[in-house]
Amino acid sequence: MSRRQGDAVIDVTELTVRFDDVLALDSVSLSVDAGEFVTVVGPSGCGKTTLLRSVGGLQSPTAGEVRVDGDPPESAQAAGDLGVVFQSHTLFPWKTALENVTFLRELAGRDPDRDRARERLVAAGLGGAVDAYPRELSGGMCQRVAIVRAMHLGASTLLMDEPFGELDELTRYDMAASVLDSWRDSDRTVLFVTHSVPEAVLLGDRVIVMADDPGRIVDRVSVSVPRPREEATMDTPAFADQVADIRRVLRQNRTEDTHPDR
Ligand SMILES: Nc1ncnc2c1ncn2[C@@H]1O[C@H](COP(=O)(O)OP(=O)(O)OP(=O)(O)O)[C@@H](O)[C@H]1O
Repeated sequence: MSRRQGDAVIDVTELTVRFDDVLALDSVSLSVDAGEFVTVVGPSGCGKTTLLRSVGGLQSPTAGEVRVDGDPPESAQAAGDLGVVFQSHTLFPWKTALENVTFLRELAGRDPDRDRARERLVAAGLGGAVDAYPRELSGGMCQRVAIVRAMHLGASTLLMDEPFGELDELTRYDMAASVLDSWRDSDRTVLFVTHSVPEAVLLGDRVIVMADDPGRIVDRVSVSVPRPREEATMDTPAFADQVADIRRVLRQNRTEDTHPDR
């Protein structure tokens, strides 16, 4: 399907998801345009993963509706138009790193393009791990393979849930830069969940700010920091101001700490 910049690709309308007595999402509406990079921040348990899983067709709504390219998300998923990276990597244990990266393309009926897959792994610092199995790799390396796999799939929409959670700080920045490069070179739409406000501002065109109990959107911030953004961008006053503004919104909406484990 051909898209134009500005067309809504992800449309979430009054989405409510309830798990027994937990209102994980309370009437959440969100529209993401073609080519947009939207980041989602919020406290633990505010429904970020539930939102992403709903957009990925992995969680049924209690009420409301999700559309991807105008269709239920399951259609986009089946057509290989949705790439998904979760907090834990979900690699196939019986396949090597390279085979993991090419396999989703094969499943989607596309040329596996092993040469390009190998290049991507090398660029992600995994040149020595191309033929290794997940059990031979660290958690962070597996996570990087999963990110490379999602980018190699070539899906027009990418859903990423804390994809850098297991990475050390420098690798985290390197992977963020490579996701940004790959996004800039394509017309890909990205919905990206993170706990890190600086990461949300570094990556996003817009930052969706959520609060918990019940899970809901409390602010939508257009990021005014110009692109291209790189490591040094994080040292600029404009960047610091935007991060501070979002942290203020998070603090204002923080629920009273009634849970001893929080
Ligand atoms: N399958 C489930 N069954 C019951 N409760 C669930 C289920 N999935 C999520 N929840 C609850 O729904 C709420 C939102 O969870 P969710 O994982 O979406 O939050 P989150 O913002 O992604 O959290 P985190 O940042 O810690 O990953 C939480 O209270 C969680 O305990």
